[in-house]
Amino acid sequence: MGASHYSTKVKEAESVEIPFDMPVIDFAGLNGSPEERAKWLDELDRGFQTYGFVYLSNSSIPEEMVEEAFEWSKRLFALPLEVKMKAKHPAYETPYSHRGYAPQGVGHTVQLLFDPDEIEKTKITEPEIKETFELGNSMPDSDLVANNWVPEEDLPGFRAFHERWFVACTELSQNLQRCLGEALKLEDVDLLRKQESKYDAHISLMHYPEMPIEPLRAGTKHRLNAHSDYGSLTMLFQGQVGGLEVHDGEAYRPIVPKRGTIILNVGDMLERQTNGRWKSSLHRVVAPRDIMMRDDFEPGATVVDRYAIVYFCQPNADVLIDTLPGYEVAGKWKPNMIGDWDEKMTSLEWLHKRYTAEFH
Ligand SMILES: O=C(O)CCC(=O)C(=O)O
Ligand SMILES: [Fe+2]
Repeated sequence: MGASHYSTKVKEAESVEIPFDMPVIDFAGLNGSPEERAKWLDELDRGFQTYGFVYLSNSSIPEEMVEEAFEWSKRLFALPLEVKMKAKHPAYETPYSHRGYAPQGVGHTVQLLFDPDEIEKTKITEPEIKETFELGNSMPDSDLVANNWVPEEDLPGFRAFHERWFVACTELSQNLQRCLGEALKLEDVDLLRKQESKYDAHISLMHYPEMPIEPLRAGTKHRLNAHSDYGSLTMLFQGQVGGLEVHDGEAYRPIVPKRGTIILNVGDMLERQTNGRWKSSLHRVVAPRDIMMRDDFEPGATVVDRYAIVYFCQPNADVLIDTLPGYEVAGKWKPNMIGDWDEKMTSLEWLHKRYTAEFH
C-alpha cells in the first residue's frame, strides 16, 4: 500500500478483481467475555489500521428490521418524482439544511476539492447517477433538526419506521463508540461515545437506478464518486447488489456483500483524531464486480438498481477535532483533513466545509 492513498490521481486507479478480505468482527464477541472482547477489539483495531473497513456480524439490529428498512427505501424511491419533490432537499446552507429528497444532480461527490471552478468541472467529467433521501436525528424529541419528510398520506408509516430505525442505529453506534475507545486503549474509554451525546448523526438512503452498463464499465459515469466519509464512524447497510469498491493505495478492490453483516468504516474525523492510525479510506460505487470484469454484453445492456442505507456517526457540532490523548505520534497513514491539520476545526466546521463542496 503506497503513499498515493491521498493523491488526486487515485480516481484514475483501476478496479481489480480480488476482493478486500477485510475481517468480520463479531458484535456479540465485542460484548462477550473479557477474553473474547480483547480478541475482537484487537481484530477491529487491525482492520481499521489495514483497510479502514471491516464487516460487523451479529449486530444489535434484528435482521428483519434491516430488511424492513430496505423495503421502505424501495417504496420511497418508487414514488412519482413530483411526490418525492414535496420533500425536496433545499439549497445547502448548513449541515442542518442537508435534509430531504435529492434527485439526480443535487449533491455531487468530490474528494477534498474545494475550489468552486474545479468542482464545477467534475460535474461534467465525473457524473454520478443516484438519488438520495437525507435524514438528521429522527428521534421524536430531538431539538436538533427539523427533518424534511414526504407527507404522511403519500407514504404512511415511513416516518414512524425511520424514527425507530434512527434509535436502533444510534444504540448500536453508541455501543460501538465505546468499543472504539477500548480498541484504542484510551484512558477514558467513553470519550468517543460522549463526543456524540447529542446523537447528531446523519442517515442517507441511497438509490442507484438501473442504468446502461457501458458508461459504468468505461468509467465515464459512476454510481457514486470516490470519496472518504466526513464523520467519525460509518455504518453501511448494503443490499445484495455489489459495486462498492475501496482503494487500497494502489487499486480499487470490491467489497463483496455479505448477508447479515454491516460494513463499518472510518471517516475523516476519526482518522484525524487517531492521528492516522485508522484510515479514512477512499471508496466509490461502480457496477458490480462480475459486470466490471466481463466484456461480452449486448449493446444497451443494463445493470439492476442498487440500494444502500448509510448511518454516519458525527461528533457533537462544537467538538474540536484534535489528536486523541496517547496518539501524538503520527500513524503510517497521513491524516485526511489535509491543510487543516493545524487549523483545528470543530466537527460542524469540517462537515460544513465538505458539504459546501458537495452541494456547490
Ligand atoms: O452505496 C454504497 O454502498 C456506498 C455509500 C457511501 O459510500 C456513502 O454514502 O458515503
Ligand atoms: Fe461513503
